[in-house]
Amino acid sequence: MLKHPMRELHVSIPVRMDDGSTKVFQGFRVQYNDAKGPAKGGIRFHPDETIDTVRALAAWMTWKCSLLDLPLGGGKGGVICNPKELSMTELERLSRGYIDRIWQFIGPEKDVPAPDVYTTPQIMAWMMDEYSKITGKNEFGCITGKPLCIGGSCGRDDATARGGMFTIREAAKELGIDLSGATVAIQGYGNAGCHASFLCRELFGSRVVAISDSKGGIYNKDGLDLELACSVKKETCTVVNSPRKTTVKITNEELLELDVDILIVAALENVITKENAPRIKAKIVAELANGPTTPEADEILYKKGVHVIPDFLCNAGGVTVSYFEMVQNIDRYCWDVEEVRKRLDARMTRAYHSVLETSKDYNINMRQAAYVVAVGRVVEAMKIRGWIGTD
Ligand SMILES: NC(=O)C1=CN([C@@H]2O[C@H](COP(=O)(O)OP(=O)(O)OC[C@H]3O[C@@H](n4cnc5c(N)ncnc54)[C@H](O)[C@@H]3O)[C@@H](O)[C@H]2O)C=CC1
Ligand SMILES: O=C(O)CCC(=O)C(=O)O
Repeated sequence: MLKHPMRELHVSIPVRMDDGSTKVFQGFRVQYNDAKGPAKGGIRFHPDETIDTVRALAAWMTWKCSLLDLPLGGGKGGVICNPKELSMTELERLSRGYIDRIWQFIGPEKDVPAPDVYTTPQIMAWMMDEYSKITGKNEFGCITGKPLCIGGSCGRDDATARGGMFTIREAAKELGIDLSGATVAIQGYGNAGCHASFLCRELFGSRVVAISDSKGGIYNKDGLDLELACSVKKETCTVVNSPRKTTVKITNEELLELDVDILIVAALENVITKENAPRIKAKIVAELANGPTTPEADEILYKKGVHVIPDFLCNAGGVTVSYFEMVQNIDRYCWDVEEVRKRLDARMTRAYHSVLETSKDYNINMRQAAYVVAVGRVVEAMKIRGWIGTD
């Protein structure tokens, strides 16, 4: 049952382009397992999207929701496209077209999508609107990560990064690392990575010395001017164009191997491999991205004594606040941001310690321990529902 997705849908989405032509995009939605509740997970718009990636991401969502003890299963969606090459009107038609193809398959009680790589609150708004038009009623709860004015939750914007910060804080306590003045390198400067850079400074007083995006990275050993990097990224779509007076250019590969206390990986899969793992110098690797470390690299990091906070623990803040958004949508009530952050902290801290204790009890690494906790709960739900035998 756990080796394969429970259900998957492949769709073709015809989109009228601005020049009058029609282009057909391929999309997917995978519901990996919903024994513990409606499937939950983001939608990616990426030129290299594949069904295999979406399947893997849907499986990780299953373990993530279970590890955080959310009453949800795991799913994920994707569309093969390059949103950077689409106009806003084409992007809107594609977003609505995707929902036109999958709407029977999703819904507040079945499967609730959210943003992921290259999808935004605006895209969630179009998708929610399309679903509501088709079903004939305002269905705010059919999607999370929406803008605040249409049922989004306070604190969802930085939830993935903030949740990761709570796990870094607990890891630093465990390892006896003083985070004030600690050095940080961050790969990926989108929703997860950009918020993480500011939060490292704000919550811990740490020094972010390197950041990167798909075009490359920048480095300053004394700490980067984050406001400047952020505005350069907004204006030119990459941090690489930051003024050379205060920064040097580095590659994404070089960033991973910097001599820093904390390495935050917040871009895509398979970036820490058996080739570069022996050269990773960070004491803590915080996986805000999904699947950034290959299994071989994981083993190498464990043997080197690097404390890896595994993806489906470290980046679970996003789905946790998405769950809070679903709860608020059901009640038609809006919690303030302090309430959201307090509840997020409590859940992330509890999950971190359940993984840490399991890793000590069984003498296994943090990722294996996270699987022990998460898979166990899914199996328990499947047994109790009678999907599988109880022996
Ligand atoms: N947004 C969310 O709520 C959550 C996101 N994640 C994961 O976090 C990671 C990043 O997602 P978001 O920040 O939401 O996406 P995003 O679309 O906001 O940003 C992605 C960033 O990664 C950079 N990037 C893309 N390819 C790269 C490469 N080859 N090397 C270096 N940088 C590259 C992009 O330039 C961009 O800065 C993904 O693995 C995603 O699945 C995980 C949990 C929740
Ligand atoms: O907010 C959500 O529901 C899911 C976010 C997501 O796709 C992820 O955690 O990887």
